[in-house]
Amino acid sequence: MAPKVLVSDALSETAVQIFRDHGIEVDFRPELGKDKDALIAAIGQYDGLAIRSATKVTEKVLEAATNLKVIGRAGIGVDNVDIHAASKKGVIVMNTPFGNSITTAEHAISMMMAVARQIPEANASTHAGKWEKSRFMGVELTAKTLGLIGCGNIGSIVADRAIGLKMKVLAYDPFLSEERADKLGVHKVELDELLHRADFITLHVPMTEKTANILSRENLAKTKKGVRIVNCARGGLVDEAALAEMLKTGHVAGAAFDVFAEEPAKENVLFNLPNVVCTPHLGASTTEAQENVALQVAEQMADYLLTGAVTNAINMPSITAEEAKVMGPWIALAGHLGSFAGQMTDEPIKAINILHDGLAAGMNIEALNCAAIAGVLKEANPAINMVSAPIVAKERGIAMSTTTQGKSGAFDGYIKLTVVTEKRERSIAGTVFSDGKPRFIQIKGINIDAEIGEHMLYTTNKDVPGIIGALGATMGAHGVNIANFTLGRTGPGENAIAILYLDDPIPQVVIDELKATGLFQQVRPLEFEVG
Ligand SMILES: NC(=O)C1=CN([C@@H]2O[C@H](COP(=O)(O)OP(=O)(O)OC[C@H]3O[C@@H](n4cnc5c(N)ncnc54)[C@H](O)[C@@H]3O)[C@@H](O)[C@H]2O)C=CC1
Ligand SMILES: O=C(O)C(=O)COP(=O)(O)O
Repeated sequence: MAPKVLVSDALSETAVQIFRDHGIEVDFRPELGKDKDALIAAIGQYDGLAIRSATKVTEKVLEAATNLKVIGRAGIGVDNVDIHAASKKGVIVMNTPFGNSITTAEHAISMMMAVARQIPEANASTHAGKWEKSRFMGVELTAKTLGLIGCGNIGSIVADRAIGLKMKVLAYDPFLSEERADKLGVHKVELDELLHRADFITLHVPMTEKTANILSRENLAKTKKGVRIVNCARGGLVDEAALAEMLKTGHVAGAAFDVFAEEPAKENVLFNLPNVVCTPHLGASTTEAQENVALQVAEQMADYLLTGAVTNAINMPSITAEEAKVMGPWIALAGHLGSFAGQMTDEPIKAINILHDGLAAGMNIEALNCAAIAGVLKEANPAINMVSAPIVAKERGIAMSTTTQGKSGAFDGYIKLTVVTEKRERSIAGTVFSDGKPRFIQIKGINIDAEIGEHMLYTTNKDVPGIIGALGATMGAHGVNIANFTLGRTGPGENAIAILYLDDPIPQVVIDELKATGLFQQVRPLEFEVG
């Protein structure tokens, strides 16, 4: 069945066309972004959700999103998505990190110019026939100091344009290297220095726990008298009430805000103050940017839904379409190894250690690890997938370790998974043969060549005569057909394992009878999802 996508925000129609071109069913319902209850009522039938900033993807929405696999943000900020809740549910969240950055930087520059010359008020006054030439005295930008809070994609473009306007640019960004700052022609400073020196301050940080209220009342008080503040990043980065007071006292000479603590902003303390320029979150609203982000998000979501390729995901390592093709069987293998260990483990897991050898070590290890962990944890909760597994493992206090090594044995590469509990360590290794089929190659240190079947029975025993007879007789007595089997042992009379492949899940009575023979240390039915 074709995947279904809901567009619940005002994305360019290009997105709709791209989904359709990929054979994806799409409903374009931008009104749902503004109607939480209607969104909750509708979301259950969709595999994908494409949004901008109006749609709030809360835990409640995600609870109702029983089929959802991917949320695509046609834009940059994902603060309107509960990423933690999405991850826990196994829903990938992607954005388009560059598609609207030039447009947003241009908006910040426009806002800076508008506030420097009071253009909106002058415009309104002129339209009203007042011709108040002497009322609107502005300031020049040339030779003024611009302080950037955040110098990532958008901040750097703003810096470039501001340098073109002959401004001096300071940047406060703990993650900006000195080399990058030099290359951009900006001077990297601490926040206090920026606050003391800047004539204009623009914000270009994401909204996070750390950046929230970064221009607090206290920090605003450290600014230079006559400063002008531009916020085209996110509402909530600036204490709006404190700013309003400082505008009234004249300490702050002007402010230009595109974003507000509460949106849509129908009321705000900054509204109707002199020399405050406001736009309704228009930073990304140009034809070019909206085409870019719509096209990109639709391609990314379609790729994921149709091929498993992961691009620009916030909560999952990226997997290119090429990788998805090559790695498909390896991801399946990692999942099967995890699933084997998960089905064998009845006690709390303390650690999961994963070794990648040869070919596997050269792959996207993070993705393989996510698949392996998901396999382990799925036993306890089938809803866990590659996205949610690392979070769930962390929440459960499971320590993770990964080792990589060059080709060390007979196989071009293999993955070995070890699950550590209070009582024991359990290891299983597997590889993918040239036929593209994942196989288990070592269990409990015993070499084996076992394809992965849907219904399997795993037994361990001492290598003594009569084992195969006992298995065959018990199965036969209950009409259970053995499709195939494979054996392994450390040596004659030593530890041995048997894997039987069955057409159907094995009845409990057969397991009980096999256990009652006293011949086996372990008798475990194993079920695998084979594609
Ligand atoms: N008004 C609008 O329509 C739009 C607003 N935005 C907003 O702009 C924000 C920035 O976008 P990009 O530049 O593309 O993101 P980015 O990730 O490229 O840059 C953000 C920068 O902030 C820095 N940063 C992080 N924490 C910081 C902290 N505590 N103090 C100082 N710097 C810190 C990072 O190191 C990074 O360099 C987005 O997160 C979004 O919220 C983006 C597009 C449109
Ligand atoms: O990309 C971003 O972060 C934006 O804030 C743009 O928001 P929008 O898509 O215009 O609602």
